[in-house]
Amino acid sequence: MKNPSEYFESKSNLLNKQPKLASGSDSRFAKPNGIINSTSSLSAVDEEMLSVLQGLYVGVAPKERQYQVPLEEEEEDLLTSAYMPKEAVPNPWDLFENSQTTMSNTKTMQNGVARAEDETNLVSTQGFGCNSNTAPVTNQDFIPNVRANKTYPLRKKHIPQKKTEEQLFDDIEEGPNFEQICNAEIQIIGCGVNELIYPIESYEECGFPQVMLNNILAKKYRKPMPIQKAVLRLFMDKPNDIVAHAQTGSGKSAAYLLPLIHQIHKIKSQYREGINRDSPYALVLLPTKELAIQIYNDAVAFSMGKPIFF
Ligand SMILES: Nc1ncnc2c1ncn2[C@@H]1O[C@H](COP(=O)(O)OP(=O)(O)OP(=O)(O)O)[C@@H](O)[C@H]1O
Repeated sequence: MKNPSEYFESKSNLLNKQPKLASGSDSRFAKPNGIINSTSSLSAVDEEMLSVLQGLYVGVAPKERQYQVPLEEEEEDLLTSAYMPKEAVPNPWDLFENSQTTMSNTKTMQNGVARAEDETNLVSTQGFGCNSNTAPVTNQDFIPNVRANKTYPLRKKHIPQKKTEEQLFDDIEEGPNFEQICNAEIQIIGCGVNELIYPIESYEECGFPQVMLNNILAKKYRKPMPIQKAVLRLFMDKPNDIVAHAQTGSGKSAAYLLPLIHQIHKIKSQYREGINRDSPYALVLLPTKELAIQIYNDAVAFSMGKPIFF
């Protein structure tokens, strides 16, 4: 097996060697530039490389291979029912039949054609029920997922339903062991912290803007819990790398959300629109969707009234 980086390097060479694939009188060959249409046209490319490219570039799999290897019935059911209603699953080949390519940076729909964004997204396609000529789209939304010679429908994106302000601050009560947990011992080690760093005792000490303090109050957080006392204190001087652990339900979420929101708030206040408009400022990884929704709601609540968008 070759090093995958070799395939990356040879990608441009490979595509340069295939100019005929994008032209020709046969409409089947009027495919996007840079999209490899069939295995037989790829005599210079070994199967192994093709299989890697299939993973990397949408549209590499030839028609026959996409459709002569049907999904297991069970698998198909699972995929379609889990991610998309069956009737909504488009025929990817139909999309390619009508597809065009552009190397420009445009992201808009033009005459029903979603244009590719950059070199890594070479395909532009028609279809998927898109009839707006003006709606901005990303190419990813329109590309069928080709993997291991099988065509999968795109996974449906989960967009959490927005709660109202009332719902976000509703039903929050201190747990029965709140006072007990509040008196738990805190241990801070590492990063040259031999001298004891005094943990904070109130949110006001953290230098949060008033609007953020109001949100904390609205969440009925009277005083920081131990993990928050330690982590918020460590964040006050500089953004430290921190590993923190505490039992479940001990307030870890606010311990990392509050400093994150504070930092983003500072950046956005300074640079107005922000510095990386199309990219996230922070990434929170969580083990379950339910927890992600909960943290999302907490983040929205803590940042209410500030120029931070989730
Ligand atoms: N300072 C505080 N005062 C009162 N309630 C708080 C405080 N901090 C957190 N809580 C509440 O305590 C509960 C548990 O907090 P949280 O979910 O942040 O804990 P966690 O340690 O992240 O839990 P898990 O490990 O399950 O993710 C939540 O309902 C939260 O709103």
